[in-house]
Amino acid sequence: MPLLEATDIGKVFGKLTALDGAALTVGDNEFHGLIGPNGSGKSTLMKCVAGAEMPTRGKVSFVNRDITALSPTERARAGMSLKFQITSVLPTLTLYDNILLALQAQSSLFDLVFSRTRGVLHDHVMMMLSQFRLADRAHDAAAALSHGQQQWLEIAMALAGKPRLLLLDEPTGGMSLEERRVTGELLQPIKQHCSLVIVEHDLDFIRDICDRLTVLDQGRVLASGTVAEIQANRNVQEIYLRRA
Ligand SMILES: Nc1ncnc2c1ncn2[C@@H]1O[C@H](COP(=O)(O)OP(=O)(O)OP(=O)(O)O)[C@@H](O)[C@H]1O
Repeated sequence: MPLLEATDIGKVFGKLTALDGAALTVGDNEFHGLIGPNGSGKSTLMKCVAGAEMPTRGKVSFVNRDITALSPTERARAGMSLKFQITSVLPTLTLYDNILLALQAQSSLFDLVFSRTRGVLHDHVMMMLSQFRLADRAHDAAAALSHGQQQWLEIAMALAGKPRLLLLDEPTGGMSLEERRVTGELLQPIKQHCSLVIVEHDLDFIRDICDRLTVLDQGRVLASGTVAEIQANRNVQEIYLRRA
C-alpha cells in the first residue's frame, strides 16, 4: 500500500469545477511534485489531502486508513503536516520558542507529561534549528529573519512533530536563487523519515528534488510518473508551451 492514495477527487466551488477526478499516489520516502498551469487545481488537491477543504467526491487514504472524513487536526495526528496548518511563525517570539510551541502543539498530552522532559524538548528544538541552519539565531526574534529563513523556520515547525508526510505549497515563493538552492539542500535529509508533496512553479527546483511528478490540467491528472517520464511526455510539454 502506498503511504498516501487520493483517488477520483472532485471539488466544486459554486459553478466552478476545480477538481474533476484528480488523483495522487505517494510512496514512503518519496518526494512528489504537483505541477500544472495556474488554476489547474494543485492547491485545491493539496487542501483536500490535508483536510483544509473537503472534496465533493473521492477518497483519501493515508497509512492504510480511509481519512476522507477526518478533520485537519485528526490528519495531523495520523502523521500528516501541512506548512501553516497547525501554527505559523509568531514574529515577536524567538526562533527557539516558535519551534517549542510547534512541538508542544503537535505532541500528545501523554508525550508531554510522561516522556518529554525539559532536556529532551530542548535537544529536539536545537536539533530542528541546526537542521535548518538556524541554531545560531535561536534567541533572535523570528521577525529579524530574512524571508528565506522564515520559510525554513516554518518548515522546521511543520516537521517538529515528526510527520510521515509533509505538504508544502510553494515554499520557495519570493526566495532568491541562492535561497532556493539551500532550500533544496535542507529538504533532502528529511527523505530518510518523511515523504513530501510539494506544489511549486519553479520547475528546475521541482526537477532537482522530486522523485515523481503528477501534472494537473483543468482539475484532472494529465500525467504521473518519474521526473524523466514527465519531461519526455508530449502532452505535458504541450500545456507548458501553451502557457508560454
Ligand atoms: N475557495 C475557493 N472558492 C472559489 N474558487 C476557488 C477556491 N479555491 C480555488 N478556487 C478556484 O479553483 C481553481 C483551482 O484553483 P487552485 O488554487 O487549486 O489552482 P492552482 O493550480 O493551485 O493555481 P495556481 O498555480 O495559480 O496557484 C481556480 O479556478 C480557482 O480560482
